[in-house]
Amino acid sequence: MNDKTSWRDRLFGGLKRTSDKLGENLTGLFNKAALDDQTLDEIEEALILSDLGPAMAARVRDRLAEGRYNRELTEEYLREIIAEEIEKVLAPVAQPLEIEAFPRPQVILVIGVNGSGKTTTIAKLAHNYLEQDYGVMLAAGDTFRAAAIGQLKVWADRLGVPIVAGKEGGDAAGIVFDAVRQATATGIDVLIVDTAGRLQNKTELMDELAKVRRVLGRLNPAAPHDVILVLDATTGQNALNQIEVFKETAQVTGLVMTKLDGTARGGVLVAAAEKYKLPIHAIGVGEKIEDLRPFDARDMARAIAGTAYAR
Ligand SMILES: Nc1nc2c(ncn2[C@@H]2O[C@H](COP(=O)(O)OP(=O)(O)OP(=O)(O)O)[C@@H](O)[C@H]2O)c(=O)[nH]1
Repeated sequence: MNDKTSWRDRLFGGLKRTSDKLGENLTGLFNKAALDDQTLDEIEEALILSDLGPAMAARVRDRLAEGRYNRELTEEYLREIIAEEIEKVLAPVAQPLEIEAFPRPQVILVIGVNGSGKTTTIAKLAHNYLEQDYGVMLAAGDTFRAAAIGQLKVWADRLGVPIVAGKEGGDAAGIVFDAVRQATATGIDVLIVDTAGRLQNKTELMDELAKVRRVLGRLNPAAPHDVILVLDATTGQNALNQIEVFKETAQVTGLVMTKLDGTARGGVLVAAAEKYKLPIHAIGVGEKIEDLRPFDARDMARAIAGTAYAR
């Protein structure tokens, strides 16, 4: 089995709960002789219930109502239409996070609420960049909890990458400053910075991020190059609220969505893409280090819609 096939299998396997849920929500709406307004309404509702968002639900409804449809509505055909519409929305946002900053290092700030999978995602990103032969460094800028610092250190050890960390309650901006200086001096390509993700205290978070930005700007006016928000797909609509809050506060430049394997709510990825149009750099479909990847819009759309993959 080559790498592409096994990743695809993981993707389709991981999203099975999401596509099964979609099928459940659509039960009874297939194989109806007439595609009347009531059935269209019910299909639209089923798609909203599947977390795909109102805009996607309306798109699919419009496609079905176009009049081109005068056969019996089979499950296969409906899933195919859903997959096509999802692919259109995902294609422009499916963007891997490339390392292209010059001068190096590229500074990536990672934010996200506790439990979103932020630490694991940082480790997975680091692993991906190491695989591409980039020099990687981590910085423990989430000084709010000692456990977060400890966890990141364990990952740095396991991956064999340098880490700059301070003490609990330490100054995040100071740590980031040291990290950029060390990364620059040692020819590091990518510096991934764990930052606090406190939703409860927006002002404090904003002040801290503003300070980190000021300090970074002094060393390199282009930094931070990326601000990634990590979202837990299992939180469904809540993930959308987090984008709403963090988007401006933290000037988010892109998203990573985790835990798509453990949830029936994977449709939220589509709702997020359609509503916010932020690049989605990668998705998490498991706890293993290789379970975070950039995705292919077509494969992803077919995995969510539950159509067979074909190319
Ligand atoms: N199934 C699955 N689990 C994941 C994924 N990403 C992260 N996790 C798990 O989610 C849990 C929380 O991940 P962390 O990386 O510790 O999350 P965090 O946001 O840093 O959370 P705190 O350490 O509590 O702040 C861990 O058990 C991870 O293994 C994923 O894509 N799929």
